[in-house]
Amino acid sequence: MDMKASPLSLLKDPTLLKTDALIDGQWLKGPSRFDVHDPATGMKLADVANLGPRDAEQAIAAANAAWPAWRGKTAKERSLILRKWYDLLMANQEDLGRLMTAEQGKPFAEAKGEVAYGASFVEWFAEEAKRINGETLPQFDNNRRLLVIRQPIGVCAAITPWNFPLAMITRKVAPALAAGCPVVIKPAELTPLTALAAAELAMRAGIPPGVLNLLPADGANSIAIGKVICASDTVRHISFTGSTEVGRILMAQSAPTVKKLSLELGGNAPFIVFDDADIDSAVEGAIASKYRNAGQTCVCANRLYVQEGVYDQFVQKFAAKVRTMKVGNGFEEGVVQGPLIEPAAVDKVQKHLDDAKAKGAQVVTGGSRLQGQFFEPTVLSGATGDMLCAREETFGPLAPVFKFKSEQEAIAAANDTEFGLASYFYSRDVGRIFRVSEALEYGMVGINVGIIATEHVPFGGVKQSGLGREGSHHGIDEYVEIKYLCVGDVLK
Ligand SMILES: NC(=O)C1=CN([C@@H]2O[C@H](COP(=O)(O)OP(=O)(O)OC[C@H]3O[C@@H](n4cnc5c(N)ncnc54)[C@H](OP(=O)(O)O)[C@@H]3O)[C@@H](O)[C@H]2O)C=CC1
Ligand SMILES: O=C(O)CCCC(=O)O
Repeated sequence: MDMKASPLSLLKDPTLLKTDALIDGQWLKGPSRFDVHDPATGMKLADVANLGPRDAEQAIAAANAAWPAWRGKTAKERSLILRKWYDLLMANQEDLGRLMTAEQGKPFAEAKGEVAYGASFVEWFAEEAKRINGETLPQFDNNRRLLVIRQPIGVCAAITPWNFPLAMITRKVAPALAAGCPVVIKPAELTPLTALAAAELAMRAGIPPGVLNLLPADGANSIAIGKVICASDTVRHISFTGSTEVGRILMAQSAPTVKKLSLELGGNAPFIVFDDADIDSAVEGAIASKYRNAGQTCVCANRLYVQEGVYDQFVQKFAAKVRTMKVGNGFEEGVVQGPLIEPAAVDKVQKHLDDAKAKGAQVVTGGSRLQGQFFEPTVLSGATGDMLCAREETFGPLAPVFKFKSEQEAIAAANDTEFGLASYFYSRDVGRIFRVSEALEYGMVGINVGIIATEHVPFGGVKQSGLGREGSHHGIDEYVEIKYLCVGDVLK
């Protein structure tokens, strides 16, 4: 591919390059525009509608107006429309992947993988739409019948990050639509193009006007739109994926309207390798977990704890593999790590690296900022608990390796954080596998694996990593209200 031409010139279906906002089935230019850039080259890709608080109010009203007809459809009717959306997402996997690599930077193969992953939530919840079952309960006297029904919560908002431009949208929107709720989506400023193309495919699939609205916005307008969404009595639920800091703001802003919130926030994932682990398998898992999306996922291993008996062997084998990783433009053949999303992200990796070096860590491989927004995949040995990388999510390709002696010490270090999203450990001792799994204060534990997410598992965290679960049959619970019916027998 010619790296000087826009990567979007190769779209098979150029009409998937949507740059306007979607409200009530209409594509709108918006009061102003903002630019979207390719993080690999800095090239401007498009200018996109920049919506503000008034547009948010309009979108919420449109969603509310569309709600009765959408919830009035049978589960099967909603399911069939979602299934068609899934088919269209998959039929356009390559174009969606191209848009994603262009605006987000992840390697093209990884981006196409995210399209399949994102689409799988639509497929899954198309099926789950038909299983929003109620209950009958034992009566407490013979003149009453007791029932429980589950009804759509109402207008939902989805506020999503740049690191998974499609999957974080479908993981929220598909269960909402399946349950019978309309949605207002506010995608990340840095990655609106994949979201807009997915919305176009939703329209082609037959999702009615007003049921799915999408409001691209720049940073300042995102804050203003967030305020409107939180203050609205019409919006009954917000699902947010992003930083813990913004999650706290949304929670505080939603207190006056007592809104239901699903929050998928920051992580600080420990990755523990015990002496009895299969080291080659642990190395594979660490590479997959640490360097996926250039380290920019909330479930990426952030702290690697390796027991003293295998520490040197692990560090040497891990660093040897990391040295072979090709960094570059995600469209280049063989590249497995693209650029970081923005200069501030590169600065954060550098800050964590400098801090660790100043406190005694050694660079085993990598350690350099490359041109533009690229950073070498880096491994540090001799990491200690007083370093920034032990406390904060680096969100980049830096792997600090800590040494530990005992199981208790590893568990205590792993749990010594306000976060509790994903955790990982490697061991072949069955007793230890159960003990450590139960002791880790995390919503998810990967045991002898480095990748854990798929559409039919409950994804989510404990402590300050968030509230609620996405995916799986639990995912739909966020979008329904439980109603108890107590039916008296008037005839006696
Ligand atoms: N848990 C996770 O998966 C993620 C964690 N992060 C962490 O957060 C750090 C910062 O990343 P960043 O992208 O800035 O994450 P943010 O939490 O700032 O952004 C996530 C989403 O929230 C929007 N947003 C930001 N502020 C508000 C607000 N006050 N009201 C409503 N919406 C708002 C953003 O819009 P806009 O894009 O327009 O600012 C974006 O759509 C990362 O370095 C990483 O550590 C980031 C992304 C995902
Ligand atoms: O990083 C995130 O925002 C969560 C998505 C990661 C995944 O689904 O594996």
